Amino acid sequence: MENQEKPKALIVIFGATGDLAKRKLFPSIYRLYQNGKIGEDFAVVGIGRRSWSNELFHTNVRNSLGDDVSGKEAEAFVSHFYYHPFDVSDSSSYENLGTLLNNLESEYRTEGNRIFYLAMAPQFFGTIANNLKKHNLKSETGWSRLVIEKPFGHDFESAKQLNDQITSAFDENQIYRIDHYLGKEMVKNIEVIRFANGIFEHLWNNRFIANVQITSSESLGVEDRANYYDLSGATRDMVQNHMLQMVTLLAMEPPINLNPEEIRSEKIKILRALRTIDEKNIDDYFVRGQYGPDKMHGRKLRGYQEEAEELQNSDTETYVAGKIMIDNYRWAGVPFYIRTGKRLAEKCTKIVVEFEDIPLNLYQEEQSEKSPNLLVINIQPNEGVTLYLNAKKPGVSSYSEPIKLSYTHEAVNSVNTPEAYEKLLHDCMIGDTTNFSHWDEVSLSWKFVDRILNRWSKEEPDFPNYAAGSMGPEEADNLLKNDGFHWWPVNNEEE
Ligand SMILES: NC(=O)C1=CN([C@@H]2O[C@H](COP(=O)(O)OP(=O)(O)OC[C@H]3O[C@@H](n4cnc5c(N)ncnc54)[C@H](OP(=O)(O)O)[C@@H]3O)[C@@H](O)[C@H]2O)C=CC1
Ligand SMILES: O=C1O[C@H](COP(=O)(O)O)[C@@H](O)[C@H](O)[C@H]1O
Repeated sequence: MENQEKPKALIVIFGATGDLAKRKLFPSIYRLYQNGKIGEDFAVVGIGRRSWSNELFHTNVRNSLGDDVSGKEAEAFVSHFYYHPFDVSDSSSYENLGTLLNNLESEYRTEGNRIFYLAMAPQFFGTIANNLKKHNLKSETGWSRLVIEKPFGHDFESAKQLNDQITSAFDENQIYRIDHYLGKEMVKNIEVIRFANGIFEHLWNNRFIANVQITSSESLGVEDRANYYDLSGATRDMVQNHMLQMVTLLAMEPPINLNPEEIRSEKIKILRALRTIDEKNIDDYFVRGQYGPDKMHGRKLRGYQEEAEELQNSDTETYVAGKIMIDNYRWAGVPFYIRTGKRLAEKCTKIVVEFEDIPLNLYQEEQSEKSPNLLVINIQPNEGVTLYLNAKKPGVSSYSEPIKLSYTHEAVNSVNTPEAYEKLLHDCMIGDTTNFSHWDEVSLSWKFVDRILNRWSKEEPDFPNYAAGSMGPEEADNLLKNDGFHWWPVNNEEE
C-alpha cells in the first residue's frame, strides 16, 4: 500500500456513458476531489461507443454531480475529463488510446499510474484486459490496476474462465474486484467492533452466541434491470458476494495484523469452513422466493412477473433466506441466518447477534418470553450499533424490561460518511486491496452457492410466494422456528 497523501493517476473508465459511471463513479471522484483526497494531478478518460464530444461528456459528468454542484469548482473538476469513443472489441483502436494516455500523463503529472475501470458487461472484461496488455497500455513507469465490476461470472466455471482471461493480462495483485458492501462504513466497522472490544471478542463464539442474523432487504423491485437480474436472481446478485462477505467478517479469527493478505487469509478460512450441504438437503437450509403483486405505502405494486414482458413465467428468485453453518472450533453449532430480497417491507441492512440467554431470568414477568441480549449492527440506512440489555422496569415493579444502548454513527460525526464507491476508488488509488475480493474468496463463494442453484435448477418453484411489501415467504420464518429462533425485526424505527 502506498503512503500517498494525494494519489496521482489516470483513470480510464470503460463504460463511461453508462448508468454506473453516471450514478456512482463520477460523483465519487468528485467527492474525492472536493474533500482534497485527490489533488489536481489526475485525469479521467471515458470510453463508450456513443459519438459524444468532450463538451457533451463534460455536461453529462457535471449533471451527474447533482443540482448543488456548479460554478468554478465543478468546471475545474470536469476539465479533467476526456471522452474517447471506440468499440472495445476493435483491437486497432487501442493504439490511439495509448497515445492519448501518454499525452495526458505528462500534462497531469500522473507519474505513469493507471487505473482501468471496467464498468461494462462482463463479456468484455477478457477482451479489454488482453488488449490493454497487447497494446502495452499497462504502465511502464508507474502502477497499473484493473478494477472489475460485478457480476464476476455466473457460476464457478464461468468465473474461472473469466479469471483465467484477466490473469493472463494482469497479476492478481493488480486486479481489484469490486464488492461495494466492503466499502460501506459499518461493514468495515464489523472488524473494529469485534476486535477492539473485549466485551464482545471474549463472547464471540459458540458458547455465548446463539445465532447471527444478517438481513439485507430492499423495498425496490427489479426496476429497469430485468435483463440482468432475470439471469442472475438474488442468490448470484447478493448472496455469492455481499452476504457471504459479511458472514466472513463476522466469523473470521482476529488477523495477526491489518495487512490485506492477513485479513484475507482469515476470511478465506471461513469460506473453507462453510458446511457443504448435500444437494438433497438444500431445502433444510435455503429458501427461495419471488414477489407477487401487493400494495405498499399506498401504491399498488406489480409482481415480478408483471414488471416486464420478458419476465412472464420467470422462475428467477427475488428472495433468498438461508442457514449457513461454519464447521470450525469457534462456530460449531451456531447458525448464521441470512436473508435478502427485493420488494420487501423496507430498505435495510442489519446484523443481529443474539447471545445465549441465561438459564433462568427471575425478573422476567412472562417466563415463556425470551429476552436475550442482542448486538445490532446497523449498516444502512441508519449507521450505528445498538446493544439490547435487560434492566429493571422503572417504579415499584421488580420485573425487567429490555433497554437499548445506541450509538448512531451519523449523529456523532455530523457529516455523511463516504459513499462506498468513493472509499473503494480511493483504496484502489493508494493500493489498498483489503476491501476488494480476491479470486480465492470469489471461487469459494461460487462453489458454495453453485450447490444451492444446482438443486433449485432441478425443481420448478411455486412462484410467486411472497407479497410485495412483506418480509418474504413464510418458509423463511420456519427456517428459524425449527431451531427455536425467530427473525428479530429490522424495522428502522426500532433503532
Ligand atoms: N448500474 C449499477 O447500479 C451497477 C452496475 N454494475 C455493473 O457495472 C457494469 C456496468 O453497468 P451499467 O453502467 O449499469 O451498464 P450500462 O448498460 O448502463 O452501460 C454499459 C456501458 O458499456 C458501454 N459499451 C457497451 N458495449 C460497448 C462496446 N462494444 N464498446 C465500448 N463501450 C461499450 C456503453 O457505452 P455505449 O452505449 O456508448 O457504447 C455503456 O457506457 C456491469 O457489469 C454491471 O453489472 C454493478 C453494480 C451496480
Ligand atoms: O450489488 C447490488 O447491490 C444492490 C444493493 O446495494 P445497496 O448498497 O443499495 O444495499 C442491489 O440493489 C443490486 O441488485 C445488486 O446488484
